[in-house]
Amino acid sequence: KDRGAAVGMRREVDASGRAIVRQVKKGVRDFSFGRVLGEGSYSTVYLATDRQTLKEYAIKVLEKRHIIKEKKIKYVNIEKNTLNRLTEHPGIVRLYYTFQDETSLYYVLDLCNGGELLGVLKKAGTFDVECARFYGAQILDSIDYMHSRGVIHRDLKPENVLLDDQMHVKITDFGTAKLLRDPREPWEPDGADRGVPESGKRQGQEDGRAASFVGTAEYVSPELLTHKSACKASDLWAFGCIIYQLLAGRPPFKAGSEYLTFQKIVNLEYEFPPGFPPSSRDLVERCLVLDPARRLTIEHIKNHEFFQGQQFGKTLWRTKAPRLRPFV
Ligand SMILES: C[C@@H](Nc1nc2c(c3cc(-c4cn[nH]c4)ccc13)C(=O)N=C/C2=C\CC1CC1)C(C)(C)C
Repeated sequence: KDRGAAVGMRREVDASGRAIVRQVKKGVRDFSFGRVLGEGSYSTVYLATDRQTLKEYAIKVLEKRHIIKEKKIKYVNIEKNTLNRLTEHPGIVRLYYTFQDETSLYYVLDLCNGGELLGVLKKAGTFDVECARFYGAQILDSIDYMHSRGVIHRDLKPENVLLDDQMHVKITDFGTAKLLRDPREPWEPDGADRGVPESGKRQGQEDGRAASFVGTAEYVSPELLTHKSACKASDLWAFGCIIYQLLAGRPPFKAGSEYLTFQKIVNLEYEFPPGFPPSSRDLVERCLVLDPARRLTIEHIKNHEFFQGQQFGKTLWRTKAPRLRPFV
């Protein structure tokens, strides 16, 4: 049964006049669509309101013809399987319903009114250490949950970190995630299950995709560029890039072309702007390590001086988001 499917309860009267409640699936008609919130390469995300409950959602619409033409069916299935696996964490955008009509697929998701973290960062210029610590902690807590559910995001970047109306983090865009074999789920022979060795050692290209997929240039890990395979530590490389960018206002590796950016990454060519806070610098340096096996693990990062006194887990998600320092 498609756990992403929705069932709505509709009260009706049957032939003999008896009141019955019928389970029905939500459909396009159950929502009134608003403005476009974001455009992906294969999708458009709309603001939408449930006509019955008046609750607001984001609805991601994918055009079937375009997906088939571009051979992206696998990505669509991976995103849906991933969203169905990541169901109970405040830092992950939640999938409520899925349905389709003759032309499109529809995902009904959490609405993130704060938009993208990138936009907020650009407006602020840079974050102070307190803000970087709060958003860093929420992103790290979300990565921890993803990894515990056998999901490697593989394309973490400030554009994919959204904010809800409390200015809390909501990680999104799982079309390029890698699903590790989940011992609790039955093996899916259709290839959706991609057993990836924990150690991140060379992955067979049984699905072909792994060989071709590369995330966004500035945040791609060196192992993905050199060995064509990502592991959990690849998300922590991206985490290091994000912490650097929150404090410096720009990513550590950025050059005139993708190729030159990749060269900087594999040669670990980056420097800190003057005034970059020392303990933050130490954390970034221990995440931006070429060998994934020597990179800080999530536990080490949580215990790093940068996060001293920072709560993780439930308390973190009840904390009020710090005011963003306007750019001075
Ligand atoms: C990253 C994504 N952009 C966005 N994806 C989502 C948004 C979203 C909201 C705003 C926004 C809200 N207010 N102002 C701006 C701007 C961009 C958004 C949302 O609210 N809920 C779920 C989303 C995505 C869920 C998807 C993983 C299944 C791209 C660019 C790919 C369309």
